[in-house]
Amino acid sequence: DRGSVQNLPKSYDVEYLMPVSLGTPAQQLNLDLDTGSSDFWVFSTLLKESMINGQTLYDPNTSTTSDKMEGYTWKITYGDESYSSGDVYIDTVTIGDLTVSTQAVEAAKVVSEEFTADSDNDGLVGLGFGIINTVQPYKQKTFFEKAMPGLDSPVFTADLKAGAPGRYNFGYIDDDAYLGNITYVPVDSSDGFWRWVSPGFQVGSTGSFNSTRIHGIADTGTTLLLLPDGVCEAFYSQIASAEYEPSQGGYTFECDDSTVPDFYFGTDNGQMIRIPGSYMSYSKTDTSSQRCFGGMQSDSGVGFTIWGDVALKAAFVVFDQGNEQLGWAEK
Ligand SMILES: O=C(Cc1ccccc1)Nn1cnc2ccccc21
Repeated sequence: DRGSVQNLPKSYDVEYLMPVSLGTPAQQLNLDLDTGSSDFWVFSTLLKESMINGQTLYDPNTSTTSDKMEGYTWKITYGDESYSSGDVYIDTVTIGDLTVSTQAVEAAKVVSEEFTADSDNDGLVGLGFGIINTVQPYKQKTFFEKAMPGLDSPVFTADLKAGAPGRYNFGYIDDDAYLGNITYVPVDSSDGFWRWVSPGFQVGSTGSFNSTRIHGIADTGTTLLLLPDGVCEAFYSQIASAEYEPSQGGYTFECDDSTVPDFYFGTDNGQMIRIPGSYMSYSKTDTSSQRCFGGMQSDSGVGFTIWGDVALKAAFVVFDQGNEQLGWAEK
């Protein structure tokens, strides 16, 4: 079996949403595929009106295939302090023609203001590893873990693009979606993330390669690229107008600064992925100014590096759960 679904970036590529069908008859919601968490949760009719702001709601009561998991609950808090919680139903879920008939669908009763404010986002499909699923009394499998046994290959791939529709594929690798070879690196899933080690980085096409092991996670649910302080300093030192602005919460530079270099990160045996300098102008710091918030920021608040969308959209990425490895290719 296999599946394929288009993903659409929101403005500034802050997140990528994909259509998902839940229940019978099908209820279509736009969800955020998130490899940095492992709960499948949706805005639902269980929510208080004050927490809803245009989102499409999953209504378990109108689905003829939903079953409430009595006594089961969930509550999740993300690294940025946003949170949600609720009850659990079993129902059929289809993503890109791939159907899981008994998916644990976590129906939200409470969501934090960040989620309420994001009117396009109807919930998350967590595709980290199931050991960090928050459902009590017994944790539940991710959509991919439920689908995996029936797939042609135990992989899903992420092809995120800058300001354009991309694609998530399940169960196969589309050889027309990337250039050259895919380089695989081992994954340590013990803390539930797609954690891997990069051998180093390079600033600019003429810069030297800095051999330094960077431990981090591949996270489609994080917008930016969060790297160690030393790496950020090496990068921003090459941009004439760059400065660290505590009032803005990070590095900023003049949006039209022509000295923004490309950034390369190593994967394995000499392969590097090139992130174009243009991906590093994340967003205007405020309407009047001509300064942009950098797409690369420090990971010092997190404790490990996060290869978020700014990095992932420069590559074709294979999340190989069957072999616990990540594949990286240029595109
Ligand atoms: O939370 C984070 C990034 C983060 C920020 C600060 C410290 C540690 C980690 N990403 N993320 C991954 N999935 C998410 C889902 C919702 C909100 C943020 C999400």
